[in-house]
This record gives sequence, structure tokens and C-alpha cells, in this order.
Amino acid sequence: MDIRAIDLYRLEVPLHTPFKTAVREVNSAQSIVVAIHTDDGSCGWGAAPATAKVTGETLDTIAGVIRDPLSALLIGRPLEDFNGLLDTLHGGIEGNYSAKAALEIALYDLRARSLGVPLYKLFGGDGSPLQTDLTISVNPPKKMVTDASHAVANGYRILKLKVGNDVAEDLERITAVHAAVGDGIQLRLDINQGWSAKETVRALAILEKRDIVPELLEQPVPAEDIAGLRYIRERVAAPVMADESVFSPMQTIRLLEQGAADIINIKLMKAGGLSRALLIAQIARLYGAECMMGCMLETSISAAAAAHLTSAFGAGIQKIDLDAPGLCQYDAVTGATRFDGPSIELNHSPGLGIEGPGHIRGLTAI
Ligand SMILES: C[C@H](N)C(=O)N[C@H](CCC(=O)O)C(=O)O
Ligand SMILES: [Mg+2]
Repeated sequence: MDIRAIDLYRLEVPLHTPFKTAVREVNSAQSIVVAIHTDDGSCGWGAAPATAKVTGETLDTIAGVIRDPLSALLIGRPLEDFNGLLDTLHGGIEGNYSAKAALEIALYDLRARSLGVPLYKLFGGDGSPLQTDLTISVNPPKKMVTDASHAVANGYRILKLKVGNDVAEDLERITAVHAAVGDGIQLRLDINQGWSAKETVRALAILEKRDIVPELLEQPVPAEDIAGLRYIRERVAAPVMADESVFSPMQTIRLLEQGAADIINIKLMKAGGLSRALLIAQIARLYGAECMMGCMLETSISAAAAAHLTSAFGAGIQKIDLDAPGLCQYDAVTGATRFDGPSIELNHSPGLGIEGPGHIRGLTAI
């Protein structure tokens, strides 16, 4: 079964409410979608969002490197040489991890389809459903309280609060949300690189005095400040999670060797797809570190791929932040993995279960 063609599309899904972090604000989830066709008429689907502030990639660069050089490296090759295809893909160009992730997801989808199994079975999973947290965008405290209360009313038990603009204001945000939702709801704090190491330690001491103990602290300091992560980890009770500081398996090893994180936030879009994400999870397990499966602001095509891997990896990925489809006004994909509030129900049909372009709302060929 040889790869015959790779088609590209754009997909845009409006959000319920603007997504705001310490580094960016967007109103829709935008992705490049890839369809890899084989000569027996099969098609595998993948997608990648543009997160230029984190990965350095835009929709144009993702589409551009998929067109040249990556497509030409894959077209004409047999799917049966699967590991060879992955090596070619990753060796074909430096960086460009989201573009590679889109292609990898489509290759894995094709492979699972060719074997007649859902994607999770390729990774040895049983397809158990998952529960995700929900991200609350950074806003004035009153708005965050409204959004958090709405999330809790919709069944979410874990909230990820975006902060990182101004420490004093952030403390008011966190305190207000905690007072509104109570101790029964776990709060993850994603600072998106917005504080310094010393500010983080001081902020956590203040929260402790207010009896607020976050479940975890995500990327409090700039990505390159590995010493800062370690400084915080040695001084605060809450576990420290690395996000923007860790893209690759090798960075995971370096970070854990330096004792700079308790938890690794794995994202397909940082790792370059499923194979590297799995490797990161395995490395973390060897070091006794926990993992979160996270996502960018992406649509359900790529979030579903991450969910399949997470479900299969079982207790090795303890935390889940695959909420992006739930932030969208509608799920662009019908008849596949279902994102229903906090619950993620994997498809049990072959691959990712996407039946064709007619089952993806709003696709535009490019
Ligand atoms: C959407 C997900 N829950 C999330 O918060 N991801 C962000 C980055 C998303 C983006 O900017 O597209 C994160 O974990 O930092
Ligand atoms: Mg993060």
C-alpha cells in the first residue's frame, strides 16, 4: 500500500469565548488538516494548529513545509515501511514539530485503518474513556469566576486557570475562583512563562496563607529558565510542570536530570507527533516523573489522536488537558471521538474514525 497523494485543507472553528493566555488571545481554533491517500483508496487524517508564540509555526509555515520538502519524501513510499516513514519525516527538516505532528497523526491513522483497528489498539490500549480538565482564560476576577462556575456546573472537576500577566492581579484571580468553586475543585495554574522564579515562590507562599494549594504549577517562568524551574521546585509544595521548556525526548531527559520538573506536559504539537510523545512518556516513567497529555488550541482531529495515545498509555499519563475541542462552539468532526464536556469517548472504529471530508465541517482545500 503506497502513499499516492497528500491533500491540504484549512479548518477554522469559532470559540465559545476568546481564549486568552499570558502570551496570546484568539477567537477561533485554526488548523491545517492533512489527508494522506494511498493507492488502495484509503485515507488517513491529521491536523496541526498554528501556535507561533510557542512552536514558532504559523498556518503558512505548516502548510509550506508539508508541501516542500515533506510530501515529496513520503509520496511513493510503502506504508508497510512505517518506522522508515517516521524516520524520513523527522529527518526531513529541522524543527517544524506541528507540521510533522499533522503528518504523523495521518500516518498512524492510515496504519490503524490498514489493520482494521482503532488507533488506541496500535498503542496497546483498550479505549477506556478519559476525563479532561477545562481551561479558564485569563480575565478580570469576576469574569473568571463566572467562567469557572459555569464549567463546574457543566461537570468539570479540574480547572486550569490561565494567569501570568501581573502577580498581584493573578493572586486576586486565583483567590476569587477558589472562593467561588471551593476545595472540591482542583485548580491547575498555567502561568505561561509570565512570572519570575522569585515571584512564583512569593505568590505560592501567599496562596498557602489563604489555604489555597494548587494541584500543580505549569510553566511559571520563561521556557529557557531551567534553573528557575528547579529553584521553584525546591521551595514550593505544589508540583512543578514543564510545558514550553520541553518539546523533545532529549529535552525531557535534560530537564529531569537537572531535577527541574515533577511533571512533563506532553503535546503532540511540541513533540512532533505520536511516536515522540510516546517516547517522552516512557522517559518520564523511567525517571519517576508524571505526565500530562496537553494540547494547543486545536480541533478534535489532533486532540483525538492525543486522546487515543493517552488512553492506551493508561496510568503512565496521569493528567489530561485535552480541552480544546470543548472550548470550540461545535466539534468540526462528526461520528468519531466524542468530546462531551469533561468526558472523552474514543471512537472504536478503525483509525481515528473520520469517515471522509464530508464529516469535517468547514474544511477548505488549499
Ligand atoms: C488549550 C490547552 N488547555 C492549553 O491551555 N494550552 C496552552 C497553550 C495553547 C495555545 O496557546 O494554543 C498551554 O498549555 O500553555
Ligand atoms: Mg501550558
